[in-house]
Amino acid sequence: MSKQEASIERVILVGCQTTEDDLRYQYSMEELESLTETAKGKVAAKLTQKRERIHPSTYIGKGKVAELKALEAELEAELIIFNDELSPSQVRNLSAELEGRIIDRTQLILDIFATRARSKEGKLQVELAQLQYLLPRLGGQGLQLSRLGAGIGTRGPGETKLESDRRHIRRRIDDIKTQLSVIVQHRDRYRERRKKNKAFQIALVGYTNAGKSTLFNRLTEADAFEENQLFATLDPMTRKMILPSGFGTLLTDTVGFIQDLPTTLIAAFRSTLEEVKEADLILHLVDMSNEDYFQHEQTVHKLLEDLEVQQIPQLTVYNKKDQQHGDFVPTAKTETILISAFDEQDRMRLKKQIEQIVLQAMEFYHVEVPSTEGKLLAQLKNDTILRELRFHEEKQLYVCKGYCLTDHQILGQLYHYSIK
Ligand SMILES: Nc1nc2c(ncn2[C@@H]2O[C@H](COP(=O)(O)OP(=O)(O)OP(=O)(O)O)[C@@H](O)[C@H]2O)c(=O)[nH]1
Ligand SMILES: [Mg+2]
Repeated sequence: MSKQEASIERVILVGCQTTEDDLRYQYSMEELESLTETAKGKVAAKLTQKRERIHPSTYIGKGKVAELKALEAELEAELIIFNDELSPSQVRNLSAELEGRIIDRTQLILDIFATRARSKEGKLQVELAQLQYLLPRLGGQGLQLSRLGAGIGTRGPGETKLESDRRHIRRRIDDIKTQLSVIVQHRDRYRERRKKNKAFQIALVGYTNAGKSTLFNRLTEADAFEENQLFATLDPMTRKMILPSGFGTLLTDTVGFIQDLPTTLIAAFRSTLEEVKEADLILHLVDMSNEDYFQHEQTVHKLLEDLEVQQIPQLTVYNKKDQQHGDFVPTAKTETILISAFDEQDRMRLKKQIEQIVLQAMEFYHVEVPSTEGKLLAQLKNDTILRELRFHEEKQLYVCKGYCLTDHQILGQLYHYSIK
């Protein structure tokens, strides 16, 4: 990390409220503050203007720009972050008035993603999104490239610095797309293999900071990156989760959602979110202690709708119940459960509830298997929920009762030995 990156920038946040709902706008500004802190910036002041619509040339009105200018000088702020995506001309006009660097909400989120990406795919996806954001803003005097030095909003994933040359950017975009398509093909093959083996797949989704990775780690004893920061997880991670009966499922942790996620980023992360489409069950984690949790829930629903996964069974998991203030009434239309990811008993209850849902995707079997069928017996133990296993001395057979996923390949063999 360079010296400049390590130093903390003083930031002024600027919002333009175009709705009547003051509280909602306050939450939105608070979220921008959390995002800024996640990017290691220090918020020195927040400035909001209520307007009928965003000012087309300066985002906020002229008088407010003057106020911002004075505030900037007084607080010696180096960076000004706007709560909406700015047009190239807005950036140009504001830059003419203000001293500090100017970035918008989208650039801030892209910057956080850039510092968080771990896998090759994640890094490529973020770089692609950054370049696609930058491209239409280059040329003319759209972007003040001279000010593109270092700090929040300028960081790229991996070692390469964000390039400013248009032709070079176009080439790089093509290059990244090619590389990504190779990775996606690779993953498709892996996914098909997983499908053939008919594992029960569960995807963990939710708003950023809901506690997905915390729960994931504790349910799978893995260690995904968990932190009180927004977008701690960018790369999907899949691990085995054993249910109380001993039945093994696959659990996938995913990237967190957020309101007004830049469209370039949604597109870039689409392939990652495809994992959700393959799931047999979606666990939607909600931080119920967040005052704006309902809006978070709606944001996630909207994205799930876009992914067209409504037909997949869902369990809404209200998390952080240890921090609950006042009464809580679940609003989800799906099955729900209230937990704290830190509480072992809660996690056990959750696993039991998941197991009930898994059982709904299974069918009961009662078979007599010859003791010579060692491989099949082993499969029954590993791939199904085996409720009873008894050796019948006279018949020299194993009597087995249990539940098997309705689309599992061993069902065919089981019919062969089944007792009606
Ligand atoms: N009090 C409380 N805190 C929790 C609970 N579960 C998670 N947290 C905290 O919430 C913060 C966010 O947790 P993460 O697991 O990183 O959240 P995430 O949903 O994976 O976040 P992203 O990867 O950013 O989308 C961490 O500080 C956790 O310690 C809980 O049940 N109770
Ligand atoms: Mg996470």
